[in-house]
Amino acid sequence: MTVKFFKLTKNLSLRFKTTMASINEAKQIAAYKAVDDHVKSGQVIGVGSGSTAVLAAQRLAERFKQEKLNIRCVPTSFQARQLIIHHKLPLTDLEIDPIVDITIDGADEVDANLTCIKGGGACLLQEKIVASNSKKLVIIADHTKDSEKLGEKWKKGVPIEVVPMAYVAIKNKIEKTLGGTAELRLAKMKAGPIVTDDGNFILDWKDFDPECNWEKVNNQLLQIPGLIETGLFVNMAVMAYFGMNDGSVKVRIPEDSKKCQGACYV
Ligand SMILES: O=C(CO)[C@H](O)[C@H](O)COP(=O)(O)O
Repeated sequence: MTVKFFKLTKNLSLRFKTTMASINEAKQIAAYKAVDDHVKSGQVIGVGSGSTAVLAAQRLAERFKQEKLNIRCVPTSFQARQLIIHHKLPLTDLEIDPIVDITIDGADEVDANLTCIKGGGACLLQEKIVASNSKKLVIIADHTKDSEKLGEKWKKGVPIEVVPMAYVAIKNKIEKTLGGTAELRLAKMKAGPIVTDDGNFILDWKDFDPECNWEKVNNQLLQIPGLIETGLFVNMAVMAYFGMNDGSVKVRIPEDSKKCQGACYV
């Protein structure tokens, strides 16, 4: 496994020497380092979704102002669009900029090959579209997301976006052919299911076989009519940045790095 550790040289690191970094601090050091390492003037940037991506957008905005960067930002969700607007970053989209230089996004779990589970925030469809049109996908996360095998750490299942009228049929098909259980994700402050940015439902597929071949499973799932997209990001991420407890950042590339072509379809 290729792993590198970086110590922060900023003020934050002084605090980390004496106290354990909180999860939020761990997210922040990973997000800041990824933005500092990868973002350059002249790029089109995919802005990820979730709480770690909020911190990356924050750092992106700082650098945009301080360095007068010439960048354009493609959102991966409603939330990401709001972040771009809030920070007064230049907003673009895939219609204007169909090739993204780099997308920096969070993940719910990342295995040894950088296969990721994404969609904990239900934004997986646009996240995958933007990532698949990016030259590079870089994942940012705290150390609790770093695992050998998917399902080891993330217990909420693989999010799967489905057309609402087909959710029972798809649930039954997944459970019959791949085992486990696929549960309709319910909203917290609304009666009934959560509805994604694109008007669909989410099934969270749990108790899957942790030894399965994720590429095969992903392709199998994508054959089901009405199943729009999965939260399985296979052979897409080129690098993952994990904020650690001691204030360092662990950078991983896929174990089988020959297989990873960065963005799959560009
Ligand atoms: O895939 C996502 C949203 O659909 C997020 O990137 C993922 O859920 C991680 O979120 P957080 O950074 O809040 O832990």
